[in-house]
Amino acid sequence: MPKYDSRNRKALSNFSGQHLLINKFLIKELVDLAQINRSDMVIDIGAGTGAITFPLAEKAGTVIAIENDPASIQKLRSKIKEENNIKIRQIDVLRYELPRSPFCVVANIPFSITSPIFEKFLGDTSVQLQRAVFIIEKGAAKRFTADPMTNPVILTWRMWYDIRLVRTVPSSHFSPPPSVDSAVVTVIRKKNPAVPINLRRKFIAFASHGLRYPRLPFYEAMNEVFTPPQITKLVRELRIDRNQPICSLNEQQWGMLFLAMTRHVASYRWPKSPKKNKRQ
Ligand SMILES: C[S@@+](CC[C@H](N)C(=O)[O-])C[C@H]1O[C@@H](n2cnc3c(N)ncnc32)[C@H](O)[C@@H]1O
Repeated sequence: MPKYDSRNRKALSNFSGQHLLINKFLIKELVDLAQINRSDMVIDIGAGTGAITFPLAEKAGTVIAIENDPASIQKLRSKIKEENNIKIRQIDVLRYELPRSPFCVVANIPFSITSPIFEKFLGDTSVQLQRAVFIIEKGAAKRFTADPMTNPVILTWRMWYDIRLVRTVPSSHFSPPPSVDSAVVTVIRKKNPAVPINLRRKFIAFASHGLRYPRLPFYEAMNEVFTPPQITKLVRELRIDRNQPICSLNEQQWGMLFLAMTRHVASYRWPKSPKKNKRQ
């Protein structure tokens, strides 16, 4: 996952990443995939001059268009008629305070801050994101949907959201064309996540410990948390091989493992939360 330095946020945010969408069929596809209707509040992250904002506004209850480039904001405002359901916010999306009520996202985001955007929208228990359709760099889309999953941050997003790579998008759909391939990714909040959302912080500590060496055999990766008899029982319940790499577990198995820890392991043995990594 690309590292993001919060101290350089201003510098990164000033990198415009303005690859505007010019394919109307793709824009319609994004709005259709998100299944937007009049009861939805939808955020367009990096609205640019409104390529997605306006088609969204035809379907949604409210559209919040977030953009930090003053010139784009000016163009966006000039296109808006008096009566409308579009709220424009001129702000760095990473500083924007998200709505307290449920909302969706449809956006062609600035690629340079993809991971910080995902962490902001998918990585916070208080955030009410229900579903989203993103255009992101194809490499990031592959990392976020990878199997086996070796990254505890991405695994934690996936515990509460289904992330799917729908398809790749050719550069010719943008102006100017980006130098990297892009992809459409859908994100849907899970109705029945394996772990309750209030345990998210404890889960990420557990996943970070478990995936410290992602290729470690299961029994070795977990031997500081569970006793040997508990590991034998877990291997049976999870229907896994004790020698299989810990990174090969799916989200359901991670959930079962984590809940087994909360029920059967004294809390002093639970992995501690990693110190906040300012460079995440
Ligand atoms: C890939 S363009 C997409 C523009 C438009 N949505 C489209 O599809 O044509 C990304 C947009 O995000 C804006 N942007 C870049 N960094 C931003 C940030 N930190 N906060 C808000 N907007 C940002 C850029 O100015 C640019 O307009």
